[in-house]
Amino acid sequence: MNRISNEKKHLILPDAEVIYIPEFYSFEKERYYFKVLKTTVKWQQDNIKVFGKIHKQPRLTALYGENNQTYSYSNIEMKPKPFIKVLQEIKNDIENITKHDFTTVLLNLYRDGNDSNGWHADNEKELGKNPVIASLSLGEARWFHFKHRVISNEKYKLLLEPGSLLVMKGRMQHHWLHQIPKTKKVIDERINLTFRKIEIV
Ligand SMILES: O=C(O)CCC(=O)C(=O)O
Ligand SMILES: [Fe+2]
Repeated sequence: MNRISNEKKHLILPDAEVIYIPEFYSFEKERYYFKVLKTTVKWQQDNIKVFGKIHKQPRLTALYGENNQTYSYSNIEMKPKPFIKVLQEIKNDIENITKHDFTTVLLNLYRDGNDSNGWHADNEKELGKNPVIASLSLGEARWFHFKHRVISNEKYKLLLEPGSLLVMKGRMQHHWLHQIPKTKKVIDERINLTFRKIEIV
């Protein structure tokens, strides 16, 4: 597992802002958090409905939050578990660097290249108007694709490296879609944490 770049990227895009910090966590911290989260998080695999058919979601997930507010997406309603120490620690580090507060973290475990996250926007109403979403990557590097909903030549790929932090802000969730595509390469597991602010409705 190599660190591929140490280049911070700040993309000012039409209707969005994306910040990528490759070495948010050192190699040692990244390895430590990966191991702790892999074993202590209560991973679950939900069913999702795609074009009327029930499928297993192609990854494992978990939701932890500071309030009881449920979070619904793709016909799944998730009820948060109370924050655990390790997640609180990571949340504090991310709040310090982004200068934003988060209430909730959605975790994804991509077991191999067959696990994925299809095109979507994090535009659920619980997230408020222009949500700031901070996304930490641990384990295997995976490609993150994002494309504008209407401007067809506005499409980008970023390799999300272990220990990196990606921040999505501005009007991004209204105007852009993102995905983690499958890959045929034989790859290791990846854990992703997306910190969000879920308002009590
Ligand atoms: O795994 C990732 O980097 C993206 C996760 C994501 O988009 C989501 O959980 O909404
Ligand atoms: Fe997302």
